[in-house]
Amino acid sequence: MAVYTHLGAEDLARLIAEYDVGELTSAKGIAEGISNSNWLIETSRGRYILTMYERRIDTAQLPFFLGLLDHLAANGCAVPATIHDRSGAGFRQFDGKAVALIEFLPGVSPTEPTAGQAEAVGAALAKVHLAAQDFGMDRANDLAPADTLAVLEKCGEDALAGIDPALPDILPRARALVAGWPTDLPRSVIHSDLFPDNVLMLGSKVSGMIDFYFACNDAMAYDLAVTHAAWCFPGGTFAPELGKALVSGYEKVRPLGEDEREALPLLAQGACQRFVASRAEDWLDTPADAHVLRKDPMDFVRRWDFYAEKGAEAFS
Ligand SMILES: Nc1ncnc2c1ncn2[C@@H]1O[C@H](COP(=O)(O)OP(=O)(O)O)[C@@H](O)[C@H]1O
Ligand SMILES: N[C@@H](CCOP(=O)(O)O)C(=O)O
Repeated sequence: MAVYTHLGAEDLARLIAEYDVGELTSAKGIAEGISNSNWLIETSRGRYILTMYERRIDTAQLPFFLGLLDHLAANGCAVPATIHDRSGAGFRQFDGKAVALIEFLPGVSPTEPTAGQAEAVGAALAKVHLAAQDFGMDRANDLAPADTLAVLEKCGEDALAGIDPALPDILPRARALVAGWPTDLPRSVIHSDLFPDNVLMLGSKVSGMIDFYFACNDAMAYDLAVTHAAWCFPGGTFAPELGKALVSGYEKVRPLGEDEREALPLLAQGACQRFVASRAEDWLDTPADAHVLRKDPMDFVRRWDFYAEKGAEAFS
């Protein structure tokens, strides 16, 4: 479920009237998503997504996230632009919470991606990296390996073992990864969470990339590694054709440097560490009977094992 706050018809009409988007004709809560409440809004002029920021997101960072959407949309990337209110603001406060209205983009998120779709996602990601290079704002990555190691250490060995007896074994690997993490790869603003459920597609065309709320300045090749780990294991098994297509699509728009290509196996292990850590933390924070999906950290322990074992072969 992802409508944490009830907004009545009058509340919604009052809120939408703050924007120059026509009359509200319908509003439906969107079930997908975890972090925020989202509504599909229809007005006499078109469709929009209304987001109320519920948790995880520091509103001080909204100008970065929403400004990034505007910058990327203006530079031809398939991302929704922010709809500004009548005073020009990208977000407003409503009932004590921040809300934003963004453009609705058509498309569906693939559940069993094809190689054609993986190639298109690679190309769309590279386009974001190039377009973001002259975005004027910065945000540090607060889920880099040193941060996610701290998250895992805070969970503690006993609690990790309670999720899965093998989970504490990753702690020494995480420490080694932090010690050897590359810091000199080419950077831009990266999405850093481009899972299939954050991509809208029409056939093999990327019609929208959404959920930029982990976007930050970091290595572009790390973002490609995150996307590789997120897209190329349908049913949990590595699909080499998806991996090849993803990297080839990326390189059609932005060829990787030799240093980036060599770093990919390590970067992919860092990506796995990031999702193991956030999933373990969420798992421990979420009661088993809560109506919120708990994602299994072990899915990314297994991918981590795969990248550690295969090395460069995972990207050949
Ligand atoms: N701009 C958009 N256009 C169309 N659908 C969207 C858009 N933004 C979000 N959605 C829909 O809302 C759902 C939840 O959005 P998301 O940003 O992933 O939420 P959360 O941050 O809570 O995970 C998505 O799965 C998608 O169906
Ligand atoms: N995609 C990540 C977690 C972030 O969740 P999101 O719903 O905000 O994309 C994962 O799968 O662990």
